Amino acid sequence: MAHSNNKMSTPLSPVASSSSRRKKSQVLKPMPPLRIGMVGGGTIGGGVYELIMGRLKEERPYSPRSSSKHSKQSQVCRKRPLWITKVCVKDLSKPRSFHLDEEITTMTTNVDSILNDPNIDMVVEVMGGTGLAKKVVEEGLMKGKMVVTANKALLANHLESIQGLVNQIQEAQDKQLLQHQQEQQLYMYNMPLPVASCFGFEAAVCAGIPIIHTLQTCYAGDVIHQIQGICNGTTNYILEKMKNGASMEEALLETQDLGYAEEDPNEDIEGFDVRVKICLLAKLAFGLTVPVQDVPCRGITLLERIDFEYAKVLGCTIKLVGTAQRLHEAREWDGPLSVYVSPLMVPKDHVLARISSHGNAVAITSANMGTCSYLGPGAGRFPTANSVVADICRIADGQQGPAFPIEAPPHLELDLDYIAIFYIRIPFQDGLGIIKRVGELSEDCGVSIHSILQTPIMDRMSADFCVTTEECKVSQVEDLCEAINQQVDFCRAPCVYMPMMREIYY
Ligand SMILES: NC(=O)c1ccc[n+]([C@@H]2O[C@H](COP(=O)([O-])OP(=O)(O)OC[C@H]3O[C@@H](n4cnc5c(N)ncnc54)[C@H](O)[C@@H]3O)[C@@H](O)[C@H]2O)c1
Ligand SMILES: N[C@@H](CCO)C(=O)O
Repeated sequence: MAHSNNKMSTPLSPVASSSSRRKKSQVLKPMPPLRIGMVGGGTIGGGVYELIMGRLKEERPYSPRSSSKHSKQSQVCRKRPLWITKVCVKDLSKPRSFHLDEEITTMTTNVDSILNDPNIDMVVEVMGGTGLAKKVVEEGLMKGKMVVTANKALLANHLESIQGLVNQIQEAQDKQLLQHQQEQQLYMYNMPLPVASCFGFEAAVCAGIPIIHTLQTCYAGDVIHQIQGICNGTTNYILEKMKNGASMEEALLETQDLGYAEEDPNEDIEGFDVRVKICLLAKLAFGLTVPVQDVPCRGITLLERIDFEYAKVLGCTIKLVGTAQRLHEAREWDGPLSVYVSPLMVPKDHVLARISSHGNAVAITSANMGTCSYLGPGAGRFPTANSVVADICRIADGQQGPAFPIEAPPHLELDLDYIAIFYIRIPFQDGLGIIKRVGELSEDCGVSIHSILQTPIMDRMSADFCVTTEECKVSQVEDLCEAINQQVDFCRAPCVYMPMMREIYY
């Protein structure tokens, strides 16, 4: 059928608008494939490989790849075919969970064969760790390649140097474009148009939830006050199981079988994984680089079944949450920036309380929008790979905005002695005057008690009561717990404390 008779063609289609005027030899050639070198061929690397090189063909009968005469050109990306031409792994003999297209892809154990290959346009780092991965990302950028990474630990721990590099490249590109525009006299004003970024890290936080892109683009005209996120699927899964009576050890084993947990599960249960993620979110929301090691971090290891019982009495459930907020003592949202990770008592009708299994969620409170929540799968092969592939496509299409779009206001300070209302559980052996003594120590520490709860004592040697406090600083609660542990004879184990979410702020 002649193109001019094709009623489906739009005026904008290059075929319809120009083919009739163009001689056969002038027909536009398809864009050459974007060549990708991927470092890491494990859970996520395998997923990325399948989405780009195979899964479309297998699962979608209408895939352009299967019907195209360019049978090797995956059309995951709108403008350019994507080819993964090299995959670097540690052990070549290890069986892979993806089907290798040997006509296009070679396997290697040498990252330099990717970094030094002039035919490779983009490096995708999905190996993890902060050693070799740092070299891969930084050298990739320095060698002028586009870079996509899923590596939260690398980013949070080396944010300054990676941001410096990305900014440097961006400035050089801006300069080049400005020069071009001036030479071509394209614009009256010397304002360079922003060049698309060459760097993406969507998968680094909350896996499948597009939270990085959202923060990079959608709050441009807004002011963010607070971010609270369930950013770790493993602990969310464990807490749900513990609430229903399972032990932490049993639940952790399940998450390991499901492939959600980190290689060292302490990263999950001690809250360290959430810590790097909330630092990245804080960077995008408030512009400040937060030193990861300084951020107060409490995991879920001290929690016991009784905490879930008291949570129920309080109309709450317990979630491990990363918080970054600019809450002022006067309850204004213009205070210093506080960042912390802790189990949190969340009212059971709050959106974060409803996140089940290995799900993740991020609630962002801002001046224009109130609170918006973003929910989705926070771990797993295809959700994470989807975010990696989204970065690849945005960068390949020239649509990736600046990686770190905002700078911190000049006087923004970091205050890690955060304020909240708190739940404190005091494990005790029964005796006279315990509550009175705890009351006196609270007064000494300047902590005002809001409520006292005690379920009927079943075992006099092993009981617990809890208090909730008025708003105070975490250092005051730490002092109080320390004083109780040291000075109250009946205290049988360290006190357990956690902040409580206060809906009044919303
Ligand atoms: N698994 C998830 O759900 C998830 C979610 C979000 C982000 N991430 C991030 O994605 C990245 C990859 O995670 P994964 O679960 O695929 O890990 P994985 O352990 O399954 O895979 C790692 C891969 O890297 C390769 N590798 C490791 N060291 C290497 C070396 N020195 N030289 C060459 N290759 C090497 C391994 O051979 C393996 O193929 C990590 O940064 C992780 O934090 C994972
Ligand atoms: N261990 C992490 C993987 C995703 O970063 C989690 O459970 O969320």
